[in-house]
Amino acid sequence: MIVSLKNISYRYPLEKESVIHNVSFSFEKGKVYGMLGENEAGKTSICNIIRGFIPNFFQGELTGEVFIKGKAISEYTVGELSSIVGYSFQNPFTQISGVKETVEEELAYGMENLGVSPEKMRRKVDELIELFHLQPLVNKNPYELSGGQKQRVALASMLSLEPEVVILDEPTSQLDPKSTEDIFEIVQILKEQGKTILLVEHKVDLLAQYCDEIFVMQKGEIKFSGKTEDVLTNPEILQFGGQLPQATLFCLKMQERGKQFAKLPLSVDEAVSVLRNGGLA
Ligand SMILES: Nc1ncnc2c1ncn2[C@@H]1O[C@H](COP(=O)(O)OP(=O)(O)OP(=O)(O)O)[C@@H](O)[C@H]1O
Repeated sequence: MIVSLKNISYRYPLEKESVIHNVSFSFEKGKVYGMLGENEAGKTSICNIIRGFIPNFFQGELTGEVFIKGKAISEYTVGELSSIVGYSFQNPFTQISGVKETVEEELAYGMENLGVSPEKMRRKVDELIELFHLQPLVNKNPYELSGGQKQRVALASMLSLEPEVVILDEPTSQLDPKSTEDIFEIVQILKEQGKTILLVEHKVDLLAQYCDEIFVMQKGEIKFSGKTEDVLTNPEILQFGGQLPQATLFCLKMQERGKQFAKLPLSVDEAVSVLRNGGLA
């Protein structure tokens, strides 16, 4: 397991109540995990625990154990951790370094800080420009970009350090449908590269399409976890802050009106094929 959390509970400094309660899960290398849950469920806190930001920056009270690649997270330096676990924020604005004047320089910034050789840096920057379609933007100031462009640059910068685990915390919450599609294209590429990905995202239809497994969190606890096709077709998740894909919801409504399904479908294509077969396939 590349990431393991065992019985994690956490209380922020100066707060009376814990916000994470006895959470345990593991990530298998190369799989894509989706995390769903209403606001304040504790999703970002969990991300911050996996990347060591809690307790390195937010102290408070953390109990339980976190292992990254089989080693206790406390045995890694901050630098070592940041090159294994990459994290992308909800708001790309906060992720732009603010000290570089062009997109190209921004892409090299993280590598510069880690002392990567100029040749390797050049190769990596070129690769990222190509992968993220950034050619038209290379000489622009990162602050002059649109939200979607900023998010692409922020993601590319994070990936310059070649993390094995990639955490995307609501990467599309401020993006229009086209930019959202661009980000998910990148998720697909990362998936093909064998990265282990945690995707915190409210767009459940996209989670259904890309994730191997899903967690549903509520009030600091994991209420459901398992294979995407099992969790996202389980109407019980609706009572715990989870959502169902549109096609699943549609078939659930039909089921409530008497149509029978052996198993609720996860996507529109699946729904069409099940309905063509009369519903019970
Ligand atoms: N720095 C902090 N200090 C104190 N409490 C915090 C801090 N950050 C988050 N919290 C609290 O921890 C709880 C979980 O917040 P968290 O941001 O992890 O949830 P979330 O599921 O990511 O929410 P959202 O979807 O709104 O981003 C909330 O009650 C929040 O108010």
